[in-house]
Amino acid sequence: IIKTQDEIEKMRIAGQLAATVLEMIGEYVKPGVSTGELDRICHDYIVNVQGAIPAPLNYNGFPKSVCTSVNHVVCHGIPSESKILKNGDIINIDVTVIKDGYHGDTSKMFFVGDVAPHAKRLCRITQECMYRGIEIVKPGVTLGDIGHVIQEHAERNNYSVVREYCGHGIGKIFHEEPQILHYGKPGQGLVIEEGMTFTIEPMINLGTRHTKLSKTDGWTVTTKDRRLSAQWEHTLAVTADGFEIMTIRSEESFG
Ligand SMILES: CCc1ccsc1-c1ccc(O)c(O)c1
Ligand SMILES: [Mn+2]
Ligand SMILES: [Mn+2]
Ligand SMILES: [Mn+2]
Repeated sequence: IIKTQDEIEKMRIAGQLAATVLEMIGEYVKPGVSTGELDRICHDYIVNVQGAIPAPLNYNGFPKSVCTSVNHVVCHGIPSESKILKNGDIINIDVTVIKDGYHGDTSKMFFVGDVAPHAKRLCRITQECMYRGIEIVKPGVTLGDIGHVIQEHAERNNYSVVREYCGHGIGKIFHEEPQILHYGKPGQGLVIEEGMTFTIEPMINLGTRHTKLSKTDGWTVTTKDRRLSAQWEHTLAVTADGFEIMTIRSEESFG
């Protein structure tokens, strides 16, 4: 749905808080740290320093404040004291904060120690998929155009696009219309308009696109073939002549 300029200003603030959490946590992502420890550091920073609320905590019963998805975990990994990062791991940390009633939702891949070239390449191409989807955003573009450019880049690089999870409208509500699919055909689907705010968060697999939902914890999504998966996410607003990324980090040079 369409946001007013005042609402977009509030999303800018929430988005920048979420981006800052990802900038803060990087130095702690090292071999030997547990994902439970990373969650605690993020939670305490969000609550005590930012005076914000971690949106995942208790969202549909999710037990922690961020999602930590390691290696072949596609998304929704639950932080755990018993999950210790090791040299060579890749991990997505997904942060959503609520500030003044509005959500900012963003994630990135971190390398744990020395990561193999094929894993680094998956992470790079996945980030490029997200950027290529973002770069075409402007009023008049369709959701199918966005999905197509993401799918095209992933599949040209012999990777596959996860279908079961998608980007989403975001604002006062964590997930609202429209669904942003990370695959599709040019010209198809909803036409995007100025004032829409949504995430683009492609999950790209090294092997096949198929995923499994954990029967034990009911959250953790893994690749069926247990090969690597990567994800990057930004929250953005559609402007009169293009887009504005709400969750941009200072490490990113854009446009
Ligand atoms: C942990 C939050 C959660 C629970 C069910 S879906 C979900 C989630 C996680 C990361 C996201 O970027 C998102 O949009 C939703
Ligand atoms: Mn997210
Ligand atoms: Mn999201
Ligand atoms: Mn992964």
